[in-house]
Amino acid sequence: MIRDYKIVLASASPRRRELLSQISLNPVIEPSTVIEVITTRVPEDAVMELSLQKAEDVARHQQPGTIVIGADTVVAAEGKILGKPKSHQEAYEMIESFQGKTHQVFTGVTLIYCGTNGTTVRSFAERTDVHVYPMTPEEIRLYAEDEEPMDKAGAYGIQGRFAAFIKGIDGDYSNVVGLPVGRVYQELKQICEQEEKA
Ligand SMILES: Cc1cn([C@H]2C[C@H](O)[C@@H](COP(=O)(O)OP(=O)(O)OP(=O)(O)O)O2)c(=O)[nH]c1=O
Repeated sequence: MIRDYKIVLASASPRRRELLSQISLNPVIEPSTVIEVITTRVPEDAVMELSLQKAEDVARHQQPGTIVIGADTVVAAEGKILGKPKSHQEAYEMIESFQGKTHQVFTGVTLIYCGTNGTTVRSFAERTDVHVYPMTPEEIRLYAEDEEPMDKAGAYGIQGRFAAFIKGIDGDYSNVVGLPVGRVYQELKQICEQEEKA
C-alpha cells in the first residue's frame, strides 16, 4: 500500500504539496537544488527531462523504501515554451501572446522508487488544453503588474485571479496547477503493486 512507503516531494512548489495532501498523501518536502538543463524544444520531452533531473537529485540520498516525486510545468503557446516570467514586462508579453486563443499546459512527472536492489524510474507528461477569453490591453496590464503571475509558468495562475479569463479546459485541472494528481496516484499504485509482487 502507498502509505507503507515514504513519499518525498522534490519540489518547492506549495501548490504541488497541497495537491498531494488533497489525496491524503503528506510527502516530506525536499526541493532539488539541481541546475535545470533542457536539451529539447518539444514541450512534453522538456518537462519530463526537467522532472527527471529534479527527482534524481533528491533520490541520491534516500533510504530504501522511499518514492521521490519530481515535476515541472510549462506552457506551450504559438510554438514557444513559456516558463516563469523574468519581469512584469515579460509576463505582459506572455499573456498577450495567448489571450483569445488556446494553449497547452504540460506537466512532466518523474517517480523514482529507491529499493534495496537499485531504483525504478517512471516518467510521463500530461497535457491540458486551456482556452482563454480575449483580454483588453488594460486587463493584461493590471494582471501582469501583480505578483500572482511571477512564480508561475506562462505568467498566470488558473487557481487565482486569472480564472476571470478562463473559458474552459480540456484535460486535468490539477495538471495546470502543477501536478496531475490522478495520474500520479495511479502510477504510484503501480509501483507499489510491482514491489509487493517482487
Ligand atoms: C499554468 C500554471 C502554472 N502554475 C505553477 C505550477 C508550478 O509551481 C509553476 C511552474 O514552475 P516549475 O518550475 O514547474 O516548479 P516550481 O519552480 O514552482 O517548483 P520546483 O521546481 O521546486 O518543483 O507554475 C500554477 O500555479 N498555475 C497555473 O495556472
